[in-house]
Amino acid sequence: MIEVEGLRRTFGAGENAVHAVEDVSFTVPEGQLCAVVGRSGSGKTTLLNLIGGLDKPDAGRIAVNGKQLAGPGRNLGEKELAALRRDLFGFVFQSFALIPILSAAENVGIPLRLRRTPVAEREERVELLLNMVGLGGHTKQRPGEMSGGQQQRVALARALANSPRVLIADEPTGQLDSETGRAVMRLLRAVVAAENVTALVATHDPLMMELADRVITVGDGRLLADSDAEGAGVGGAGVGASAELPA
Ligand SMILES: Nc1ncnc2c1ncn2[C@@H]1O[C@H](COP(=O)(O)OP(=O)(O)OP(=O)(O)O)[C@@H](O)[C@H]1O
Repeated sequence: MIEVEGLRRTFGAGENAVHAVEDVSFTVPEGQLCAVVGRSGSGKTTLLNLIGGLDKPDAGRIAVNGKQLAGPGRNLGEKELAALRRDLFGFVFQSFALIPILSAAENVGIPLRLRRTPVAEREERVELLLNMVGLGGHTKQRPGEMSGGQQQRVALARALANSPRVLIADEPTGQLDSETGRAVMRLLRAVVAAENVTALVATHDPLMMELADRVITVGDGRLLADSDAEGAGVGGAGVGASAELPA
């Protein structure tokens, strides 16, 4: 589903050059929830941004769902990249990134509006997703009227609205207290299974590593360890995948 080969991204030049991602290669099969871990500044966000088409690599190849996003002789324009992002990915950020003046339902409906999904179909999908994340009774509330955990659930529902092939989540629980964070992670694990999406989740949280099918560790921009390569990752497969969705 996700193929990354010889990926490199350097910021700055000469003595000040920072090799944020350096010669990273791995493949993520369809439906896998892959946690990306590493110390602060190790390159997790840069790696996720490259794969999600939010940034362009200096070298290497990225293919998602058989579509080449970057590689030799493949320099997509911003418009093409935006179209691929819209079709292939759903994003969840640490900061939730919801639109404050819109209700929960309107926030979730944004990707569907952009796609000009017919109103009835859109409303049905929004209702299903908000129920799935346990917010069926909060559809009219605005982000400012919701807790951090609730806001991140709305953001998760929005990321899934377009039925993306890949969910990219960058420290999705970074701004939440540990108990709320844990609930959001369990929910993320459950919706990834329910929606059959492939997921890349940058995290510092041990619970997310436990819930993930696979853990990739990066350090100084390089891939340091891969639980699948060590033959240990499969042990985690499906852990929590059958977790109950909230009522
Ligand atoms: N736009 C940029 N310009 C210059 N340097 C950058 C830029 N973005 C990231 N870097 C540098 O690249 C390295 C990797 O950063 P990145 O944000 O990918 O790490 P991270 O693992 O996500 O960190 P954190 O866990 O703190 O979010 C860091 O040294 C960072 O300072």
